[in-house]
Amino acid sequence: MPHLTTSDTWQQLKQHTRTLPHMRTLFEQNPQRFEQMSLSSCGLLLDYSKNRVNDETLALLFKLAKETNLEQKIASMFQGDIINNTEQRAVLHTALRAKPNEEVWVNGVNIVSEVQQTLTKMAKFVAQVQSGDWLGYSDKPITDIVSIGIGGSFLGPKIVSQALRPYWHKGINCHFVANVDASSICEKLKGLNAETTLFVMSSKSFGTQETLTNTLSAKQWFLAQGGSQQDVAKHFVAVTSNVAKATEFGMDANNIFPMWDWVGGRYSLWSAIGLPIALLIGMDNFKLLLEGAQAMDEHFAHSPLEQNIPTVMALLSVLYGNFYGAQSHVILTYDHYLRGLPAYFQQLDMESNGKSVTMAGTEVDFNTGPVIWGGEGTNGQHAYHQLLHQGTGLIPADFILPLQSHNPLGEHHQQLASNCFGQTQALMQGRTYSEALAELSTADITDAQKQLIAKHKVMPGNKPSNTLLMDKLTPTTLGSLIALYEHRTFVQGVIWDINSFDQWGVELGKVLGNDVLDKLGAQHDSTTLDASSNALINIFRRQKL
Ligand SMILES: O=P(O)(O)OC[C@H]1O[C@](O)(CO)[C@@H](O)[C@@H]1O
Repeated sequence: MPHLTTSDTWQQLKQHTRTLPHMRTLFEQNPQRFEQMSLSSCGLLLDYSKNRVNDETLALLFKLAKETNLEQKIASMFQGDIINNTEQRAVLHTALRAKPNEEVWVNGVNIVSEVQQTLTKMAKFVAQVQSGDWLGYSDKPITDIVSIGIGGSFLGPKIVSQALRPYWHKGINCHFVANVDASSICEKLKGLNAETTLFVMSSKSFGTQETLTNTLSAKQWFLAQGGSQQDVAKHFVAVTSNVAKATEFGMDANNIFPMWDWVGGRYSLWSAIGLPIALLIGMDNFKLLLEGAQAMDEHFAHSPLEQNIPTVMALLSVLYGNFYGAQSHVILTYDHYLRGLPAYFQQLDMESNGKSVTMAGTEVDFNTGPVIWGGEGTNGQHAYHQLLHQGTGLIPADFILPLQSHNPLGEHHQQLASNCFGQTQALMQGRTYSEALAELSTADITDAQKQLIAKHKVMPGNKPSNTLLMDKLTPTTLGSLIALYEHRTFVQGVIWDINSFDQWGVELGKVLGNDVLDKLGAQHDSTTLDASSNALINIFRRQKL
């Protein structure tokens, strides 16, 4: 494949982006802009007309995608090729939501049947817990789930459970523990009753320090509260690909839900890592979540690139990061239940595309994954939207809004929607100096003050945004939405020819951290590291600033 930045298409895009008129002009030139730049599939509608694109821009972006063999790369992922080249693994989170009669072969095994067996095991367990048949050591049903895990073993279950709060089974609550900071688990265990608490320990490797430490502390709490060693099996289950280590840890073999090395942590909520979700919303709703993701898989795998929602969103992000120097991308969820989604997409995208070498190990000479951040609308309008409108950087934005609320109340939802749409309009059109001055024409201030304030009220506009609508936030539409972002992340990795599925960057900190831990516990001060690390360690050892 020709070097990306020296390709003709890349050079043409570079030239073209310098000539594009303001989005105001693009809208004035084409009254059909929304009809031509919106796509619907899987219960979602994408309006991408408020972007710095015209037909030529899009044609060049799709040409760039085709030159990276995107269609073949998509097929390759779905069929289980070893596309995670540094860990020699297939990437098959799509198999977790495949239809039961589908076949996907890995090392001579049809993994769809293994996935279905695990879903059956999950369904049985969820039914027992939700029906009250699963009893604790004092023969009481479970009322509280404590999910222990971190990274992809935490954020997926937490964010999806939060998003689907209207679907929770009555009488069961869930608490998520991730950080090794004892305040996390101590706060979550406060007020819980060991007799009716079930711990779900999720760790693909069963080797993550935070999760092991938290699980040990949970076990000590359980025993201190009156549980006994032989009762552990009634109150602790594990989700892991490392069954040997889990049983060695003391987990009952019957209480271990398997997962596989062809599922990356940040792509794993569809597996038994999603057990806390299923325990809360029930297996029927969990399967609707899977069906929503499966529908998006179908769309992604079979739609022409020009009508392919993940591909369009990915190419727009490539446009801003590689041709306009955008360093971040903001996700604005205009729905309280989706308030955690930006953090989830942050992990998904930044741990996948925060890379600086290509698949072959060659250092890149272009921007790769942006900083993903965001929050809940309308709150952000009173926090960081000022910078989005008048800051010096370009920050493309995704706005997400369900048409219907789970809590219809007076005019609330109309106001939420009007804020969402008003923000995208303001970002696109901005406000000119003459418009600002005209707005001040009747103000009781001097002309000089009017001119000064008008300068401060100018908003450049031409700030790009996507708007994603859904009828209502349901397990199905949420599944489609999350799968959409998974595939958007994948497409960007293909364009940049990077491995989106390993995460070597998180290893060094862990290794050095273990060495620091040893030094903190040593009989003498640390002297062998850099001056800063030695000083910090020794200050902590003395517990005195
Ligand atoms: O599920 P495990 O193996 O405990 O790993 C937890 C998380 O740590 C990482 O390996 C690194 O952050 C993630 O990819 C993963 O989701």
